Parts: sequence; structure tokens; C-alpha cells
Amino acid sequence: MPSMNNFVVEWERFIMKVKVLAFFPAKRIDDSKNVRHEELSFLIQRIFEDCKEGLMAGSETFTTIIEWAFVELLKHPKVMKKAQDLDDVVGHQRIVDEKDVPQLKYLQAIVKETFHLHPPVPTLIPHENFESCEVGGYHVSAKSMILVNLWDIHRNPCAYENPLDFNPERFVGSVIDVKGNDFQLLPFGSGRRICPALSLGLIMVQIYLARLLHSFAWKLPREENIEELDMSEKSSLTTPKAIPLQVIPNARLPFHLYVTSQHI
Ligand code: HEM
Repeated sequence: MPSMNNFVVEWERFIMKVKVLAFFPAKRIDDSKNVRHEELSFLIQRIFEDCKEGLMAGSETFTTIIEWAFVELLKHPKVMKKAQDLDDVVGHQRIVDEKDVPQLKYLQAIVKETFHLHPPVPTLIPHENFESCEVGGYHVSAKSMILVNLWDIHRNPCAYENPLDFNPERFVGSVIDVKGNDFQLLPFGSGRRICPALSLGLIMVQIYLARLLHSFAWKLPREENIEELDMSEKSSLTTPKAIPLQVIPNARLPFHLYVTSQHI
């Protein structure tokens, strides 16, 4: 029987496993079938092979934002505790469902705050202007490659008070959203080339984060000091953590909610 307690996992491998549980909450596995992690990995591989095209664009952005959300939550235990107050909405006898998300206001604020500090695509995808133009007094020749420095916009003190603090409260009750209308928060871009999967991406992040927080208590391996947790980013189109986060999940719910049985 796989134990969910006290095993250290390399983050991305774990998140792939949890993704399957999150994707297929209705498919439960009978405890007696004793499905092992290797079998689960095989199923995941098959599922991801099958729908590779649809998921490729979204998988790296998604894992990046979930990883940074966890880093910030581990660094801010009070926020983590408050986030797990979603117990009040969901209880302990089922996992979080998509229909719960609109009620999870604090979780939504955490997601926005993580997008604010750690936009997964920090310069957006390169854009090109057909015609020359003036922007903020600068001449931009036609056919320039334009990179929007979202990372800097999101950290601009003109847009946010104490912009570098991880403070989900700033978005509680705020009308600022991530849908491309509020230029101080543009994790999915804006305008004609905005991420076409914005709604899907947003709900994926909200629901997986909610499920991970509700289903597990999290801590760092060994006695690793949270203050010393490396915060550097790997530089590419997305900005995952340079050193992948390692965490120890401890089950918070009844065991039968963690396993899936029939072959998917
Ligand atoms: C957390 C999740 C996601 C984030 C933060 C995100 C972010 C972005 C950003 C910033 C862009 C570029 C927008 C611009 O340059 O103005 C983009 C483009 C794109 N995204 Fe997403 N994305 C996410 C999930 C997804 C998912 C799940 C899919 C597909 C299933 C997807 C498919 C695409 C595609 C196809 C483009 C290119 C659109 C174009 O060039 O016109 N994204 N995304």
C-alpha cells in the first residue's frame, strides 16, 4: 500500500502524479488493488502522450506557478494556514471540486499574488510591430522584436505598495484580475495575442493549488531552514525555480481519497 507520509519527492515528478488525481477525481481505486506509484507513473505517461499537444503549452507555465506558490506559502506559514482554511468550505470527506473555487476567495488572492511576483512568462512571447511608432517618447522602428518586461511591471512601486512582499491580502476584495484589462497584472498577456487558454490555465492553477493544500500538509525535508531556501530563477521563456523545490507531503484526508483504481 503506498504511504503518502514522509517521503521526499522531487517536485516535478510528484506534481505529475498529483495532476492525475486532480484530473480524475471521480475515478477512485479500490484500496485492495494496491496500485503502486510506478503504475501510476505509467498511466500518467500514457495520458500525457495522448494529449501532449494540448498540454505542452500549458504544462511548464502551470508547474512553474504552482512551484512558486508553494515556495511562498512555505516561507509564509500564516498565509499557508489561512489558505488551508478552505476546510471550512470543503470539509474532510471529499477533495476540492471545481465548483468550490468561486467560494475560495483567499486562495484566488494567493494565486493572483503568485502571478504578481512570479509571472511564469516574464517577458511574454516576443511580439513584432508592423509599423514604426512612439512609446513613452521612444521611437520603435517597424519590425522590432518587442519584449514586455512583465517581471519589472509587476514589481513597480507605482503599481503596488511594497511590491516585493508576498502579500495576498492586497488582492482580497480587489477588482484587479488577470484577464488582460489591468496592466499592472498581466501573467497571461493582453490584447490580440493574449493566452488563448487563459480561463483553462487560471482554473487549473486554482483547483490544483486548492487540492494540494487541502489534501496535504507540507514541510521542507530534514530541518532545512526556510529562510535559506534558494529563490533564484532559471532563465528561459518561463522562470522555474533554479533548484527544484523538494517538499514532504503528509496526508490530511482519509486514505481512500488519495487512490484511484480503475485503469484510466
Ligand atoms: C498558468 C497557466 C498559463 C499561463 C500563465 C500562460 C501564459 C501565457 C502567456 C503570457 C502567453 C503570451 C501572451 C503574449 O505574448 O501576449 C501565452 C500564450 C499562449 N498560451 Fe498560455 N499560459 C498558460 C496556460 C496555457 C495553456 C493551459 C495552454 C493550452 C492548453 C496555453 C496555450 C497558449 C498558446 C497556444 C499561446 C500562444 C498564443 C498566440 O501566440 O497567439 N497556455 N500564454
